[in-house]
Amino acid sequence: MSIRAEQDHVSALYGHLDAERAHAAEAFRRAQRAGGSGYGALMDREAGVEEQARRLTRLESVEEGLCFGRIDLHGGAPGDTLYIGRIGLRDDDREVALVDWRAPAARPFYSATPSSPSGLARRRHLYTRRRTVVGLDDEVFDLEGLSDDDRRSLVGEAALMASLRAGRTGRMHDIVSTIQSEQDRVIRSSLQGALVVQGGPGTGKTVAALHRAAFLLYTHRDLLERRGVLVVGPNPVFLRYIGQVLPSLGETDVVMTTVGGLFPGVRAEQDDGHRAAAVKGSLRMAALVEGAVRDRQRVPEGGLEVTGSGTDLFVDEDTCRTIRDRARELGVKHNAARTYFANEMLTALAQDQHDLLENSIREAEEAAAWDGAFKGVPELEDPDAPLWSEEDLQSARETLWEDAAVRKAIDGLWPDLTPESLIADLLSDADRLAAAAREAARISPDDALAPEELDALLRPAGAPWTVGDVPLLDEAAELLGDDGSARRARKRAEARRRQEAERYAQGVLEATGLSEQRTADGELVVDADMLSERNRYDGPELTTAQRAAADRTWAYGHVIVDEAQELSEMAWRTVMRRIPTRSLTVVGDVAQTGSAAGASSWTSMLERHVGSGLHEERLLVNYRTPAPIMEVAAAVLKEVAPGQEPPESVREGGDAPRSVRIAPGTWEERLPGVAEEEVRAVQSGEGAGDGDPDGVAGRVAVIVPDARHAAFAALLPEAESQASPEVLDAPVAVLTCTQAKGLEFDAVVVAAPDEILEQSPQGGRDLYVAVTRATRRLTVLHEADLPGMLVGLSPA
Ligand SMILES: Nc1ncnc2c1ncn2[C@@H]1O[C@H](COP(=O)(O)OP(=O)(O)OP(=O)(O)O)[C@@H](O)[C@H]1O
Repeated sequence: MSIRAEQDHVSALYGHLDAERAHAAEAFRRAQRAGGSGYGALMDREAGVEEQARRLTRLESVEEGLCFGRIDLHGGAPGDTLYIGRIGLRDDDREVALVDWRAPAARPFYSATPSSPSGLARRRHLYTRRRTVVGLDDEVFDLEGLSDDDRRSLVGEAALMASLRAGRTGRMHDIVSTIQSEQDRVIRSSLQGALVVQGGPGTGKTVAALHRAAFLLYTHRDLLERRGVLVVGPNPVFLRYIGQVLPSLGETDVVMTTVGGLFPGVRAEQDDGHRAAAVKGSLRMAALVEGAVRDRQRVPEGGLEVTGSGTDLFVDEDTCRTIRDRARELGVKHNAARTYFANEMLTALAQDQHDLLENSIREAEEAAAWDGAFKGVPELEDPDAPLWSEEDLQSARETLWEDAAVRKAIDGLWPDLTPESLIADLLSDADRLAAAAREAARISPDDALAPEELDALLRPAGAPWTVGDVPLLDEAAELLGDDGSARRARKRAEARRRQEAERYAQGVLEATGLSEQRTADGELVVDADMLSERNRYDGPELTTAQRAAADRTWAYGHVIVDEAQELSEMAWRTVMRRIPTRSLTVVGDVAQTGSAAGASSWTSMLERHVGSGLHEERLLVNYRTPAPIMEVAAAVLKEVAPGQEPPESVREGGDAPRSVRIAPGTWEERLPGVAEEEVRAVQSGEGAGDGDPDGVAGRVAVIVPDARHAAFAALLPEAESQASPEVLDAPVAVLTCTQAKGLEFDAVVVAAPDEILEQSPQGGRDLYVAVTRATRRLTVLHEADLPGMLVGLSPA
């Protein structure tokens, strides 16, 4: 079939797309005009508008590359040819004209290989530019004529190679037209249970995980639109890097965040130093946070003395301890148990007030009786009758609660706490840390932290939140429970809205004179209630994603964690709270773990949360790094993670990775020179500018030791070096290994590899990350001797 015949078919598909868009636009307008009054009708209307807006967005997002494939099943009957595209479309007779790439019928397009053709006679890739077909590429599954080597060939090899050759744009693109069969297996895995995708650098873990999100949303739309999908990535730059993939697949309603963003109201971006990170990420911190909460549930030494209602009151230490212990034993969270504690303490104080009063009356009585006897006055009656009734006691308690000194004293013993105040106070106060550790050792002696570990946690008051703090805040929130502030804020906002709506309604009635008008049977035409109901609703309901992101206790329908090897034990506790059903996709590479608290094995990290329900898939082919660079990386891998197999590169050849030795103290001269050379090489080489006609023609990263980041960035003033999304758009970026993780560049210059290796116990893994970021060129610049593991480089 010629390009012209395919063009006719593709043009017809765009015709159906236009018709669908026209329908959706009409439905959108209809939804906007939907009638009915009252809150419920308005909610329905907004939900309808929202749904149609989403449908329109989905239809708009598929304009480019609407149809990219065709499969011909064996048999050759008319229904045996299917066109595969970004969405499903039907023709005017309601027959399937285009199959959504996620539908089961599309599967052979991705799974067929020459040795296992899945019933296909042929697979065709269609290349389009805007609405024009510009090329075709066929694979005919004629097994008879193939050698063994050919049988192992890739899915849609020509299309894949064309896509991999394109220069990098600083944004990840979708791969719907070239998904490989091992990736397809990952993408279409069942929604249930925890799936771990382990794969070396460039094996498409990230891109496959994102396509999986799109696949799951398509296949389980009802559930996932209600409960939402959460994608957790390593940092905001990375989220920006991958941010276009799901929208280009028509999916916009997904929450994307980092571990630092999992606690609503806090946005932590800084990492801790290695020592602090290792301690903070350890599971033993759960006991320390519990210890910190218990440390705030105090018994006053020698008892509580306080002046309340003008009287010096006292509750002895034993009574205070009994009340504290009972409050703890209630089995409710700290802030809820505080109500009980405060009540019991008030009762004890009121009792003391009562006893004091009784004593003084008794004394007065005795004095009076003595006086009476002396003067012959009759005795006062019933010395045993209680002085105060239950109501008197209650009213004394209430009066005491109004007393600022009493409140302060009770607050000091069992304060209302927010997670933020608990953790900030704990980490900035050596005494509090030591006290929390003592309490923790009481509840969980095996989890004790050593004094030097407590030292590593200590930091100045007012220090910004770090990523490692977020799991501690989450842990604290679990133990403290609601402090009521969120509920109070919601109520205040609701009351404000209602007041405004009533004021507005009254204003409208007065201005229009409608308040006077009545129907024939004497009813008001419109009353203030009716009007204010109509206006109380201020704007569309939040989407599922927005509601989920704002709610710490939201239970998602599915969670995807990328670069998951970096998550600490504590971070996993936080993630798991968001997914009680454990429907998870975890993607990462334990050979790239850079965090001191990260994973060295998936089982040891995840088993306690998912038990035996862990299913592991491996991705073995590297689509990023050409074979010569991967050979260098493989030697590094052998040193840093001897058990791990390096992935096999699909791309052969390319420029030989090189090392450039510089004379001592000549970084200032040589680094800018080498970076400049690389920019020239990538901007003139193969694939330059293919990826993004409007953007930079080639991108270079200079990856440097942590301690040299500022100094080397200063040597390259034109380069982008801040950990902000701009690094994705600059021709040259200066990054640490942690910042470069997950990203890719046309050319990479690794500076001072010996220092990267030495910078932490994970230095070797950092180096592995650094040398696997390039799609075309790798240069290692060194002043000291080259580390032995970089043997494969050609000296320049
Ligand atoms: N089937 C494919 N078709 C086209 N490109 C692909 C395919 N699979 C992966 N790629 C490309 O290969 C590159 C690497 O993919 P990705 O970043 O997802 O790998 P990764 O396994 O997450 O790597 P790392 O472990 O280094 O973070 C990306 O540019 C991606 O678009």
